[in-house]
Amino acid sequence: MTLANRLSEPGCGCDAPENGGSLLSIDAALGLISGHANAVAGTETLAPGAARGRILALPVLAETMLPPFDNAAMDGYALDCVALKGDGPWRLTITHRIAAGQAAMDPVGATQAARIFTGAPIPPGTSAVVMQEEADRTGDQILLRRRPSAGQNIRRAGEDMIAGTQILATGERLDLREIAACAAAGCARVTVRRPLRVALLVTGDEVRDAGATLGPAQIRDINTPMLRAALSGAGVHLAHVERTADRRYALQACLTALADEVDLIVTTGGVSVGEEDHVKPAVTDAGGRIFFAGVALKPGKPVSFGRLGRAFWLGLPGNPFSAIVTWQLFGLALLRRLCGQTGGAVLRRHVVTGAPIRHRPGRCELRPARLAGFDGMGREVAHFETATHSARVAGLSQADGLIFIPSDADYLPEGSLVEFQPFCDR
Ligand SMILES: Nc1nc2c(c(=O)[nH]1)N[C@H]1C(S)=C(S)[C@@H](COP(=O)(O)OP(=O)(O)OC[C@H]3O[C@@H](n4cnc5c(N)ncnc54)[C@H](O)[C@@H]3O)O[C@H]1N2
Ligand code: MOO
Repeated sequence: MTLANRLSEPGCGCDAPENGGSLLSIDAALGLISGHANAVAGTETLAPGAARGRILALPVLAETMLPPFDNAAMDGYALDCVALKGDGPWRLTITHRIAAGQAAMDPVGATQAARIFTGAPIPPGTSAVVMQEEADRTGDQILLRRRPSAGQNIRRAGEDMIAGTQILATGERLDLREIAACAAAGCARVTVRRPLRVALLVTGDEVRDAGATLGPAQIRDINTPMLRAALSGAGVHLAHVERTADRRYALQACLTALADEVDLIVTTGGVSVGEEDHVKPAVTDAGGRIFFAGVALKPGKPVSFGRLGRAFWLGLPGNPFSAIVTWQLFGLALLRRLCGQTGGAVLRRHVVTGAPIRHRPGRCELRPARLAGFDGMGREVAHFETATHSARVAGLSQADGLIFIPSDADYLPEGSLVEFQPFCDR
């Protein structure tokens, strides 16, 4: 396989029809998510400072110019450099004093200078600001040895923002840089999407809470706290969390009740093919439609997506690492779509492998990887375990993200280019 060719292709290699049998490729599954899911209706207005993590439902326009007037970028002296005759040095008399917040209306004369401070308006009759370190002051006079250039140390009105121009677009997520831009634009309120209402259903007769005494054949519930964390924070209201038994009719009743309550139902477990896997039958029994059931990836093959009433449904596998991988790949993309965030998926980039990889062709494998600096050609190098284990989570905190081992690859030498998706919160 030629990795140079792989770079020019959009996906990770699992698009090849001969790979994965009847299973969908990762990118085809992402395509179905973006094809079906759109931003939920409903907005609210908030002060920008209270809207961190929220998604803009309307663009933000600059209400005024920024800066609103020409002002000094340094503490120093404002003067007219054009009026300086000959080669200097020049002696000027200080006739004004302007601090930030003070308006200066009197013009400054040709042989005069204004003492000025950073942020203060540039007085009429001046064309440059000389830093105080570059002027020798004696009493009310300054001596200049070097000719200043026109406009030096002046921040011009409107150089950052012009009134009426768009500063932020619909679909942008508000974080500190966007909130700073809103404040600079004079925007007192922003219109953002309402929080997404989400339900989390964790299936499994065997799972128990942390702290509970484990009976025979029982295990700790990893998926509830993990996905509670993934589904908390700005823009998402985790309206319902329930651990349900592996019973088809109980699940169906629960799904039916939630279908009109929330925008998104996330389930874990019970989504594979055994007769104890009741989630897909329960979704269809409840009148839901399944858009895909199974993707050619490892781990996370049984991941499924559909719609039930007005809610979307994302079925994650029960194995905790499979749930993490499928949440990172499909959950985040779905959440972004439903929240109206621009860009449906987390960006992938290319890295090089820090060791050879052996792989069984068939499914695209996602392996936790740690970024370990750059090679001699400036490419990021990823290190990883020798195999993927769908139930292991202990070492995950050491990983920065997931590398994509293409579905058709059987061997990749050290230094091969592969796709990498960083772990993301949202
Ligand atoms: N005959 C086949 N069997 C399986 C296939 C297959 O294609 N054919 N696929 C395998 C793959 S791949 C996966 S992944 C699993 C996923 O199955 P489910 O989504 O139905 O998950 P469960 O069977 O309910 O659980 C799998 C595993 O994870 C443990 N688990 C479940 N919930 C939790 C939790 N909240 N916290 C911690 N661990 C949890 C559970 O005990 C099982 O060990 O199916 C394969 N089988
Ligand atoms: O897809 Mo499963 O997650 O391979 O174990």
